[in-house]
Amino acid sequence: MKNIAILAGDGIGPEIMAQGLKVLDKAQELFQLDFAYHPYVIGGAAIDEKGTPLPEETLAGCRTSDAILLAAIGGPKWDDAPERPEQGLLALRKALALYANIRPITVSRHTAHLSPLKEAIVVGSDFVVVRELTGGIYFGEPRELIDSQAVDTCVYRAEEIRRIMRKAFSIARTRRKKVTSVDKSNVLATSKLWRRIAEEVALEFPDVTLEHQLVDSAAMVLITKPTVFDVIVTENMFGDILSDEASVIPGSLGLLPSASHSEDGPSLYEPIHGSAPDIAGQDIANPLSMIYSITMMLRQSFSLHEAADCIEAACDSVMAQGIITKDLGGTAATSQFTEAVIQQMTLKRGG
Ligand SMILES: NC(=O)C1=CN([C@@H]2O[C@H](COP(=O)(O)OP(=O)(O)OC[C@H]3O[C@@H](n4cnc5c(N)ncnc54)[C@H](O)[C@@H]3O)[C@@H](O)[C@H]2O)C=CC1
Ligand SMILES: CC(C)CC(=O)C(=O)O
Ligand SMILES: [Mg+2]
Repeated sequence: MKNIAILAGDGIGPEIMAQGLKVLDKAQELFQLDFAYHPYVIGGAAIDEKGTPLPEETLAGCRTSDAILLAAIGGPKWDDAPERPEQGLLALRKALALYANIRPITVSRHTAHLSPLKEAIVVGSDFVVVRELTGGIYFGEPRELIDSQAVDTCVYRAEEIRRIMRKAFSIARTRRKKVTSVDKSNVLATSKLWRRIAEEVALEFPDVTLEHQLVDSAAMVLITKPTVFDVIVTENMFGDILSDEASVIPGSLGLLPSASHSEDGPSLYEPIHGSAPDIAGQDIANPLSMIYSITMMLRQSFSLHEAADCIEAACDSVMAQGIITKDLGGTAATSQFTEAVIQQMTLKRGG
């Protein structure tokens, strides 16, 4: 039996987690899997229940799990709380050394029309953002706001850059063998180091092409010529921003999953988006970001490719039938969409 820590979080988090687990339940039945779910509080829900966004039991449960599923945290309710929900997520990533955040973005011929960008621009887009997740300005000290002055600190050590570069190059090796390293080396010292280490690591991967791009122009190319990218590797904050921007390519933040890996511990799988308080409680969120996070877990933590293929094929079929959620211009409720996916899974498995 494999143990999965379940962190539903806040806002639409519990809604999409519930739908994702229905799909995983179906996969368990169809493929005779043996996953046990262990729910824990995190973020705002944990502040309400335990007074802290990352309670000890949550961290301990995650440490001893085989994989972690997280939906989303945060919301306006905790805007003035002494500890913010976001700190719980950052602390979890740091505590588990989840330094490598993998955010795939793909657009097939069948779904290109859902993008707000021109179909000809997005069709065939297939790249991965490899985001450094435990360093940079989200973690540097000092970080303080005192009266009318504030400071944030961006720190990167060479070793932190080297390991994420190696991860990006290793992924590129399994794909089209091209790495685009995104930085701001015309201004930032951390980016100068970033570029130097990228060059050093490139020597270890002579079969992979490295190119550098400044983050401002990368932001433009991302939505004008997205098909030029294969693997984008970048630091924490640039990766955060660029990957949300990249959601415009397939058409919605609600489509994008991610995986976060450490060197040896359990991996964490979560949508790239937040808790979407503007649509929470209405059964209209797109559950695909969670469902695809689950298929990433099946593949990357458990090598259960057949089950993941079945789920993904079911999602494709449902969308091909025009069953889509509101964020993509459709009318399907979150729960209706999930039911349609589950039906398709049964059909595809011959049940
Ligand atoms: N990993 C996490 O848990 C993250 C948490 N946050 C937190 O989430 C809260 C809300 O942040 P926002 O800036 O509003 O970003 P957000 O990512 O929650 O939402 C941005 C927009 O995308 C839409 N959206 C997001 N997920 C969707 C889905 N599955 N289906 C349909 N539409 C979806 C939302 O309705 C909203 O219009 C904040 O407290 C923020 O700190 C933000 C980003 C990541
Ligand atoms: C707490 C934030 C850094 C979460 C976020 O925006 C993200 O990881 O994409
Ligand atoms: Mg983000």
